[in-house]
Amino acid sequence: MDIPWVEKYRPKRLREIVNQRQALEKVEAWIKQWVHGTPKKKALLLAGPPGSGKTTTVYALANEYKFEVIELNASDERTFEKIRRYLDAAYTMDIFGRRRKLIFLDEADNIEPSGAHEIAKLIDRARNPIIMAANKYWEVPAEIRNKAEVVEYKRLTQRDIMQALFRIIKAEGIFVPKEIVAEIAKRASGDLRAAINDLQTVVAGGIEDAREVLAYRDVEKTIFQALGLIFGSDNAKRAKMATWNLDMTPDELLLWVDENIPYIYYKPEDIAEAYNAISRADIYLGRAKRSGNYGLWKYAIDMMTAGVAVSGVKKKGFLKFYPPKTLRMLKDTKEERGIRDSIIKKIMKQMHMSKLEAIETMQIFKTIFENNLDVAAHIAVFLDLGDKEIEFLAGDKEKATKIKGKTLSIHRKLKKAGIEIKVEIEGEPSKEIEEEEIGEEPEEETAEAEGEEVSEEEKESKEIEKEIEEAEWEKEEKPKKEEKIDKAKKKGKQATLFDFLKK
Ligand SMILES: Nc1ncnc2c1ncn2[C@@H]1O[C@H](COP(=O)(O)OP(=O)(O)OP(=O)(O)O)[C@@H](O)[C@H]1O
Repeated sequence: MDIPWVEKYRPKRLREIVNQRQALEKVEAWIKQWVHGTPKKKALLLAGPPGSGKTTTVYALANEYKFEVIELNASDERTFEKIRRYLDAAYTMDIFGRRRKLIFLDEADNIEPSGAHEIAKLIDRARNPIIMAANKYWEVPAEIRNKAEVVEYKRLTQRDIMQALFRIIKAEGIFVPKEIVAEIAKRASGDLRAAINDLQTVVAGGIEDAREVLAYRDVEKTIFQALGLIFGSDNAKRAKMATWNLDMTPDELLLWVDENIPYIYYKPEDIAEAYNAISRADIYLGRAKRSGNYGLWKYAIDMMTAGVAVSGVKKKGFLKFYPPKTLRMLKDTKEERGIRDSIIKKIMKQMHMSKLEAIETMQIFKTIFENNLDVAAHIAVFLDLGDKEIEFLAGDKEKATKIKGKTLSIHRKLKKAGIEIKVEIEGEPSKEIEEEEIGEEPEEETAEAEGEEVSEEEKESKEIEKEIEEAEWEKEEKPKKEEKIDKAKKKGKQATLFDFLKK
């Protein structure tokens, strides 16, 4: 497979980085202080828009000044442990002539208030350079922002992007018309990574179709347009465009394609071939889910789009498409999309995620809702999910009822601790939790919910157990939880899902 050009052409030297002169001067001055001693500010915070060269700077800097980069992600909960280990190990390693370590902490705008304090302590202790990067500088906790020297990265201009694209075009020895390069640069809105990816796609698909390719990128597609691209011709390239700007995960698209195959082909052997393509897509999706290697999605998408498009002779003219049966249980697609969108919005709001991240996270939540009702209930409370939303994620009425039962007992505990979780999304007021509802016993915790007979004695002993459990919680967990929430409030942030599940 071709190496992605964003990696192949990532500048190795600082002077190859386009239009960030002021930032680079600051960065170099700071690293020179490390080479000769310890600077006043032991950490740097590179702040600026995506694809403007922050990560590239860290690696080019390390290359030129002979550091080994230890890259950590701020949203990884084991990060502090790792930083601590590397900080302690750094000098011992030097003795053996190894490269000195430079710690790179990406996504510093995702650090939790509790983690910020840990990182601030580590910066104080650091004997090695620490560089952090963030898109949203103002969301980096003040405690660590104040300990770092802030270096601002500019949004790259269309000109800068064109210059970088032409460098790649030259190195590849290919021809791409100037107006197409200009169009790609314009659409990238300052993100060189996006522009390089678009250039590679356009070149791979053939320059003659470039305009069409670029136009498709922009328009948000409906599933019906996407199916039209897959089933409407036997052109693999067109079929692959089906997923661009389609607000749907590959597993959902697979369901739609699967449902419609029998209506599109004439011959049984062609139907079989199309099913063969999506069964392979399904294998890749399964592997991606199990291994967490979402790079495999690409192959799944190729199989369910191009693979299906080239399978046999299809009907011509107007094609009517049908929604998958599994989704039809939610009455109609409009309602189902509304539910899905509201879950995505809640994830985006509560977990500070982009839409794409939220869609991926929702997929993970679906698996949790199908398999672990306890964790599902915590997530449901954290996201302030309504009944329909819980049902959508659980994919099954019975499971949804059990999860709802469990959420009642969590709400009760939270209410006792004086915690209220509301997620308000645009145009939709948060679901209020009724007083009486909180007072009710959770259905799922009794065997009645399972359809079994329960004796009075069993009921009583369950109630006693619950009271003991609650008394223990009041004594031990509640003060800890309250302290956490207080701290979070002080930092002006809400508790995170991670904190919430840890409870
Ligand atoms: N100023 C630049 N000069 C040259 N190449 C750049 C520049 N900015 C970005 N690139 C290219 O774009 C790609 C992405 O850049 P990089 O990873 O440095 O972005 P970033 O600022 O760290 O973005 P993010 O915040 O999304 O991580 C790199 O592979 C590099 O080739």
